[in-house]
Amino acid sequence: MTESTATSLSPTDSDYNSFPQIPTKRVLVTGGAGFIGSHLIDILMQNGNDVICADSYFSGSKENVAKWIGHPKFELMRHDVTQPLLVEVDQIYHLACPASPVHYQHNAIKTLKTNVLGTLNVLGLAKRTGARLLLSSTSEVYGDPEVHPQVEEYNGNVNCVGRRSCYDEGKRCAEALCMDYHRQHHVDIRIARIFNTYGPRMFFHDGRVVSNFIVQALRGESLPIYGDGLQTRSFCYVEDLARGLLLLMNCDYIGPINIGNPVEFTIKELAEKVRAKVNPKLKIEYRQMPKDDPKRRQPEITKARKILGWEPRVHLDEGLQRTVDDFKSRAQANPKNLFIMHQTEAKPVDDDDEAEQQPPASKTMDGSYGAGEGGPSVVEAGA
Ligand SMILES: O=c1ccn([C@@H]2O[C@H](COP(=O)(O)OP(=O)(O)O[C@H]3OC[C@@H](O)[C@H](O)[C@H]3O)[C@@H](O)[C@H]2O)c(=O)[nH]1
Repeated sequence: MTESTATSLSPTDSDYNSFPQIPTKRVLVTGGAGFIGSHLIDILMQNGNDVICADSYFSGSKENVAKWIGHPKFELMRHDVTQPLLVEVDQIYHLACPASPVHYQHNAIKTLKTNVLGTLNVLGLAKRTGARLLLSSTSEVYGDPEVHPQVEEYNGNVNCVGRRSCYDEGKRCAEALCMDYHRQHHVDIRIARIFNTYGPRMFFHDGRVVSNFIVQALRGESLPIYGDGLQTRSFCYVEDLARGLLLLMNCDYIGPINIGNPVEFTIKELAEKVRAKVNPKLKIEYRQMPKDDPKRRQPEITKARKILGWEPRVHLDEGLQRTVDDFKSRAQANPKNLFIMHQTEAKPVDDDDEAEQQPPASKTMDGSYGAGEGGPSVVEAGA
């Protein structure tokens, strides 16, 4: 493909996400119909790239990319990355993998296959085509960290036989594969360690804390805090995150870079913020803490600042407001959305292939939203 200067194509294009200095490319996004993938595709399309979106729809949705269907520079394919993919591209964003603990533990073996076989497949593709590959890794490679904030040089504290290991060890293996393909076969790789991300388009049944709090609040029900709520996370608005991925892909640095918002909050503080935005009268409900839940998490982003010139721009208050507004408008458009069941803990499945195409909590029901089957029990109630 001839490289040309990026042109604006989107009805929603803005200076915020325009990258006129980056030449356009043929880009594959695995997991492109997912939460982060679809926001990244918006920026890639706004900047004039040819985009192939590959998704198995396990934790993605066609709706997320519907506005690009029919665009001459956009192609959508149902594809599971555990199978090889033959396309000709210049860049590959490898995002395919369920990211919510509820979803990735639902079929742990499938999650491992996605991270290991899926990454091998896209590395093979990158090797054959000479494409640059960006792996979406995670802050979970640091496990329950003993170093705070987390610097890229920290090797982590992961329970390799725990319920989270399908994801955190899977991503650690994916990082190792990328580095070895780089050292052995000179594949051009980038590694983004993505910290907690939130924003519009999160599923109602996503199961992560921001969406759980917002959905419960919109239902007028109490907000479920696991543990004492003093554990911390640092929440990055999804558009900031997607912009960081684009800058990382187009820089020269090879090796992991943390992409996340360095402002740390307790989960209790997050609950207070959601309550203040939706309904200050809501109660808070304390539930059992899931095993191996990291106690503190905050990215050290000096590398991202220096190498990419990147840092988040959207404060949690502003980002939460946009996210609440998005959930409200989707709930208004289809009130059933608020009654989509989610599970707070994954139910194990015996046969790893049996549930491959089934997201863990996609059926709608009337009324029994909340802990769901097998969810943590309530140990204390009251605001
Ligand atoms: O309803 C809830 C959900 C979650 N929580 C708590 O809120 C904190 C954050 O939980 P989430 O499920 O949102 O996300 P986690 O931080 O556990 O994992 C995330 O880490 C970073 C990313 O790579 C992934 O998106 C995801 O694995 C945890 O301490 C969790 O126990 C609640 O208190 N209530």
